[in-house]
Amino acid sequence: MTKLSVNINKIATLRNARGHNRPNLLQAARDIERFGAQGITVHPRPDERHIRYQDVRDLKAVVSTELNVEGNPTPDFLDLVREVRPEQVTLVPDAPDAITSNAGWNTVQHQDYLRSIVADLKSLGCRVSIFLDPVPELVQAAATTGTDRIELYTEDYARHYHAGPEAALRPYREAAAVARQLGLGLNAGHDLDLDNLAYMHHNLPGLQEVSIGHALVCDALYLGLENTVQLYRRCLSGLKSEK
Ligand SMILES: CC(=O)[C@@H](O)[C@H](O)COP(=O)(O)O
Ligand SMILES: NCC(=O)COP(=O)(O)O
Repeated sequence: MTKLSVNINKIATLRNARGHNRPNLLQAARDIERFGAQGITVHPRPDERHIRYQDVRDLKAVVSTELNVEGNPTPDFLDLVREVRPEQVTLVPDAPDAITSNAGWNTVQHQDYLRSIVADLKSLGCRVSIFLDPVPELVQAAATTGTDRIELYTEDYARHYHAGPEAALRPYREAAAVARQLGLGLNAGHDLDLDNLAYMHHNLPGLQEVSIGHALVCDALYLGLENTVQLYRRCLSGLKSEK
């Protein structure tokens, strides 16, 4: 089964636009779980432009599925996850001023650094995932860090999906096969949506979790949050998804 973890960054963006508590992020997380999500993902950034560090602390107390916290393991980020101990930490090498995640780890170059971070996080009881491009050498180097899973960075898949899904997914299938041989778990995310998700799910064996935020929150403006979460779940179930 491929689990749906909903990234609620953009709900926090909307809240922060007015400085009050509407929409209520914690209530949204509870509702998203009630509507069928199997996890909640957040990616606190150093400028706290959407998810604030305090949100992560508060979410830990209300999320009843799995909390996945993404980010670059800076000292502040590591202090936060040491305190909160989410079920999963996804390491993403974003620059502080990145508009959104725009690259995966070079696991070959940063192998030793990642190995020590992974060991630290695993000692807290967190599952660890490393965000990377679908390149076999990067998957092999990730495996040497001791990480539990990798998260394949799916922006390229999403960008090329409409020109030809099979070609767009090919590098991901190859990377997933290497991950499988090495005993690594498999997550995927970035720019997944109602058009491209079902094809990925049906054609990428072993996919354990997708984290989806931007498109899902945009869809919810038109379709409603409950309906939208269920449509995304349907893409992961084998049933055909009609909007
Ligand atoms: C890791 C990743 O792929 C990102 O998509 C991310 O978590 C989203 O971040 P923003 O919501 O800041 O664009
Ligand atoms: N890890 C990817 C994620 O959490 C959400 O990415 P996006 O759907 O907002 O592009």
